[in-house]
Amino acid sequence: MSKRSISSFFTKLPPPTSKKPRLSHPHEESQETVTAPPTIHPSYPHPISTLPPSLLTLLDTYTRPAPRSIKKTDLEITFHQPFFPSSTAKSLYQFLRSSLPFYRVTYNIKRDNLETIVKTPRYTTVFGVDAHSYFSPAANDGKYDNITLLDTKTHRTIPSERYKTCTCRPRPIPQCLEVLKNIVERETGESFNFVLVNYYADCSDSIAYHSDDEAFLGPNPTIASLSLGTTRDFLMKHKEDKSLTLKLPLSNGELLVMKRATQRKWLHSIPKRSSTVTGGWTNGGRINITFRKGVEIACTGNYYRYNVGDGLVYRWDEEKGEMVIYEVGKKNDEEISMAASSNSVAGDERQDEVLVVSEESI
Ligand SMILES: O=C(O)CCC(=O)C(=O)O
Ligand SMILES: [Fe+2]
Repeated sequence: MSKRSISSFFTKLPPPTSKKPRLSHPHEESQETVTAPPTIHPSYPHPISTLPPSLLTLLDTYTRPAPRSIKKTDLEITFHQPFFPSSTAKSLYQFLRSSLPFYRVTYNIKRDNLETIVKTPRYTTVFGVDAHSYFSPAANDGKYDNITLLDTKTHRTIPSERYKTCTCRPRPIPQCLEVLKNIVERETGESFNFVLVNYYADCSDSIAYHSDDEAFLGPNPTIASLSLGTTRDFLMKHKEDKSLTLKLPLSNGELLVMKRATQRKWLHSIPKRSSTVTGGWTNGGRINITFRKGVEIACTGNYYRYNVGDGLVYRWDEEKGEMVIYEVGKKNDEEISMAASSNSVAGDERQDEVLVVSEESI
């Protein structure tokens, strides 16, 4: 499938048709750019706004400094400081926080033969599909038709059972994230088909030590990670050699690219912090966007299960200054309220033979 250029995301107003005399030279560009219609797809809980052309231009035309290279045993990182200037990154943060649907996923696992509900301690959302399928492009009005998922080899509609393990239909990457993906691909020389977004509402939101080394990403996946908003510490440790550690504060507008053996050999995390940064334009919040390439079909089910799930949809409420419930999902309400009611309890808690734990404790 051919890639869209950044300029193709601009919608131009047709030239004025009135008979008034033109002030500009007839060969001059007289068309004005306007924000294109939102991206609409049956799998989205609401239309997703497109980036205003002024912001798109700022993102696309920035001349960035050469990235810093960090190399350690089994670790290779390219660190762009910054990837976007801070004022542009601030506008992007505010735009994405209010435009994207977010989820506070809970999922069930069996632990010591006990049914366990695990709470994800941050808001998440995901878009994209693995390399075996692709979305036929949206029309100029931002709308996708119903049959949008096609087989990469045959270009036919994919069989319905292919994504039966997904908690929702695979979602095409909306324009506002597709633009970022294109810029990151251009600057890193990599290609991606998934965009995962984390929103850490404050310093008590986190991601536990893990590595993104799932087989469905291939043997040595490159993962690019963009940070917007509050600076948070990114901690890394080698899986075997406990003496090897790394701490990188990730700030607004920075892009960290992890390569080669890094996922196979190292773990990474964003730990909770006790002191909550409040006030200022971030009010302690942070958005992280990771760009990944899923090569196997299993990737799609896994990413939708852990980043969308089947629970509540949240949206940013500008007046309240927090995420509010936008839509109740498929998950049964009792299960959700039980998971939510243990929010204030530190550590594990036994409730009627169901253990409710935060992700850090597994
Ligand atoms: O928020 C971050 O910087 C890291 C996120 C992460 O590791 C992940 O989503 O897998
Ligand atoms: Fe990760």
